[in-house]
Parts: sequence; C-alpha cells; structure tokens
Amino acid sequence: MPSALPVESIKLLSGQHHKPSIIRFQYGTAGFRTTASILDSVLFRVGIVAALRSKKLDGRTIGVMVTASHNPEPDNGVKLVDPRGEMLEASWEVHATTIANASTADDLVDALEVLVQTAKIDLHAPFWPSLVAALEDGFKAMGATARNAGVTTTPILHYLVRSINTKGTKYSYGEDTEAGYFAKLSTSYKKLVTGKAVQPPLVIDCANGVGALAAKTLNESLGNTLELVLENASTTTPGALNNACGADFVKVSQKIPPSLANVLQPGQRACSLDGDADRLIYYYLDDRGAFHMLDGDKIAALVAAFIIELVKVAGLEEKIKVGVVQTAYANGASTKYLQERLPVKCVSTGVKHLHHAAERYNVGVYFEANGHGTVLFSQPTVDILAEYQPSTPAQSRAVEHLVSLTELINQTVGDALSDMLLVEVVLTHKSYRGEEWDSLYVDLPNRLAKCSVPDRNAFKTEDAERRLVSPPGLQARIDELVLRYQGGRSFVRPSGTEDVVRVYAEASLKSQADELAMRVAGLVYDEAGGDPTSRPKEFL
Ligand SMILES: CC(=O)N[C@H]1[C@@H](OP(=O)(O)O)O[C@H](CO)[C@@H](O)[C@@H]1O
Ligand SMILES: [Mg+2]
Repeated sequence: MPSALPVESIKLLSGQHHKPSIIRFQYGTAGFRTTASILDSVLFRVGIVAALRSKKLDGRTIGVMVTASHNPEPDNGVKLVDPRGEMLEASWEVHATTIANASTADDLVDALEVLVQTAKIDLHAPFWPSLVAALEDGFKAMGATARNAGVTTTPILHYLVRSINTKGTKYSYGEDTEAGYFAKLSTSYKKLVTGKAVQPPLVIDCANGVGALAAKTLNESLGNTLELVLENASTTTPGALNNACGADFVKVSQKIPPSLANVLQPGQRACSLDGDADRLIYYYLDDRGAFHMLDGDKIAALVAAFIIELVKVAGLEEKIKVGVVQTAYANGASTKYLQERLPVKCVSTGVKHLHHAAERYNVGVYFEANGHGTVLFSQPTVDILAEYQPSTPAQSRAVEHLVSLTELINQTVGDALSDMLLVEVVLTHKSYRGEEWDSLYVDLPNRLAKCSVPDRNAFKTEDAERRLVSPPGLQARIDELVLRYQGGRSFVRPSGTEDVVRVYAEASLKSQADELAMRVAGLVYDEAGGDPTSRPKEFL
C-alpha cells in the first residue's frame, strides 16, 4: 500500500520534540511512564499513534490520558484508550514502544511506515473528533481534530470514549459529556437505595488529585441520598498529589493518611482514591483506634456475594454465572473465601489481564488488591435481564436492581467513584458498617517489598506470575524459605511500571510475613547481583 503519511509535517514538528538520546521508553501497564521532564517527545509521538489507531479503526474516537495516577507528582504517564473505553490493544503497545524510541525524525517516519504497512492502515479513513489534551502537535502533524476533555478522571475519559463511539446505536453507553456521566451514576444509585435507610456520611480522601473535582460534582448530584465529606481535596497545591494520602499510600503503608487523624470518628467508614480516581481503598478505625483496611479483595468479596444473591432471588442462577478474577497479590484469605462460593481465576498483574479474563464470565468481577477493578456484564446477560419476565415482586425487584447495577458500574475500566457507590449500595442493602463487611474473612498478614536489581528483565515468571522460571534455581530457594513459615506464601516478579523487582509475602503472623518478605528480598538481591555496599539494611 503506498504510504500517505504526511511526512513533511511529521518531520517538521518532530524537530520541536527531540527524543532524549540515551533513554529507552517502554509502553507498559501504565502506558509510557517516567519523569515528566523527559516525556515531551513521547507525547508528540503518542499523538501520532493515537491518530493512526483512530484511522485503523475507521475513524473511531481514541482517548489519551496524561496522569501521574497513584505516583508522586513529577512521575508522569500517558496512556491510550481504545474505542470501547478499554486499554490499548497489546500488539499496539509494541508499535508505540518502537515509535517512541526512534532516534531521529527519519527513523520516526520509517517506524510509522512500518506500522502503517503491518497494521494495514488506510490513511484516508475519516476521523471522528478525538479526546486529546497535550498532544496537539502530534495531531497537527497528522491533520487530525481533537476534543479536549479537560482536567478529568481517567475513568471519566474511558466513559466518554465509549459514549462517543456508541452514540446513536442500540448499545449507547450514555450521554457523551461529564454531566451525562454524573447523571448516569447518581440516577442509578438513587434507584438502588430507594426506601433504604440513608448511610451516615462517608469521608473521601481525594489524594489531592482530580478525583476531588469529580467527587464534588458527584456529591451535588447525589443530593440527600449520600453525604460525601471531601478531604485532601486541594488540586492546586504543588507536591500534594498522592503525598501521604491516596489509595496507594493507604494500601502500602496499611494506615490512614495522617491528615485524617482528627477527622475520622471510631467506626466511621472512609475511603481513599488515587490521583486519577481509578483506585479505591476503604477503611475504618475501630473503638480502640485500630486501623482496618477494606481493599480491592474485600470489595470483590462484598460485591460478588451481593450480585450472586440478587441473581438467585431473581431466579436466574441457571442462566447467569458470576466469576471473579484476581492476581497473585490477592490476599490468600480472600481467594479461599471466594473459591468456596464461585469460580475464581488468577491472572498476571495489570488490569488489562483482569479485564479480559472477566469478559469470559456472564458477570465478571475483577479487582486488584490495590483497589483497581470493576464488574463486567456480558451483552447476552444484559439481554437476559432486559427480556426476563419475573413471576414474583421479589424477583422483579432483584432484576430491577441488577439492571440498575449495570448502569451504576463503569464497565469500561476500574472507576473509584462508581465503585464507591457500588460499595455504598451493598452496605445500605445489607445494613453493614465497615466492621460487618470486614468480618467476611480475616486477611492474612502480608508484606510487599521492592528490590532494585541490575536487570529486572532477567526475572521471568509462569503460572500467572506466581513462580519464577528465571534466574534458574531461584524459585526452588524461595520455596525452601516459604516452607519454614506457617501459612507462608511468597512470590517474586519484575514490576511492569518501575525498575524494580517486587516481593510479596504472606504468613499467619505479621512478624512472620515481614520476616519472610525480607528474607526473600535479600535472597533476590544477592542472587541478582545487587551491589553489597548498597544492600538495604532491612533485607535479611
Ligand atoms: C503490586 C501492585 O500494586 N502492582 C501495580 C503496579 O504494577 P507493577 O507491574 O507491579 O509495577 O501498577 C499497575 C498499574 O497501576 C497495577 O496494575 C499493579 O497492580
Ligand atoms: Mg490510577
């Protein structure tokens, strides 16, 4: 196919966005992610890739999100959103990586030509307006138009992309505006809690991120059906984003953000969003002030049990099967609890893996332990619900609730605010406080650690990342260590987003989980050739 790439404008604008010579970029789980100051050339090129992706897909809208997510403010990233609001297709991650690493304007054009040829892109395909903010030059080079979604949350961007692409079809996802998003969430929430006692106010730690703006609008849309108390809601204070607050801080440090210490009453439930509001962690302090975390695993357990119950009451248990997808980081106690009730699948880390596995169920519940997840209802399931003729008032109510859940839940991607309303619905229906929810099962004590090694790519895994196949012999030594600890489990995998190897350990006692994690981390460090002079002191 003859290329119709606008070579001249690409070369000209590429000259204004030079690639730093020694850096190698990689499109991974979180898109391109690194220090903001070296991302300029990547954003330009992502603009071009997004334009080509849109061309490839007959001009459908592609989303581009620029966000620090759960990371410190200078640590930025850019990711692409496919037309149904999903993550970028895997084969294109490879193209994006090659294109980001082309060293000169000529190499860039060559890499783009390769993509155009291999992906058989018809460069004369029309464009729909696309949602890109900081990527204007990339678009300009391709002659594409853009719609700027403004400062918004990652899940709202995913919602908008899907809504634009389904507009006017029978699969219309919703009105393609932020107002449409809030109306969809609040209307379905109100339907689901009608006639139930209103929950006491919920404290939200907004991580000083964009979720604060969305939570404020949501609070207004919810009226008196739920009161949200916004904390860490400053989006303009330099350095405040995810700093000693937010979902990642709570999950990793296993304590409340210090800023909530004088806010949270004993027994009161609270939750933390991450910087772009796609992760959610709940927690509460008990009467003695002890911290209790309700993470992604607890959310999955709560939600899956509720949906199964509704399906049963509706009389649809033969037709609608519910399954759960987790990763190796799911707490062993949650896996046990869930496996006793429904099918559970373990997949590799990264939401795209969970999302795809969840699509195989009629209703697929997926959550990473860190609080990113959602629930997917397959199209045949939605059709069954729409056509079902209930024979009792109880059945009819249960079906209505299930239909409202399909509206409440953002099915494009994990959405902290949508998930939060989902949790609130279940707590309202069950009359649960944090304490009753927490008691579904008792978490095994655990510890997550990082280990810097000279080459994390030397670490290769199998069995959904639960076992190492390389470096050779290391897994056997980890197994030996694990055997010495009661209830012990540990695994090691290279991070997809940071230049580290992650170590996870669980055991019956917290001190044992810590010790096991530190022993495995020490073993990994030494085996991988870590510098003995900078060996972290806590490693055993
Ligand atoms: C242990 C952990 O939380 N890992 C996170 C982290 O991935 P790593 O590949 O572990 O760096 O970032 C991913 C993107 O946000 C998220 O999907 C994943 O769960
Ligand atoms: Mg995030």
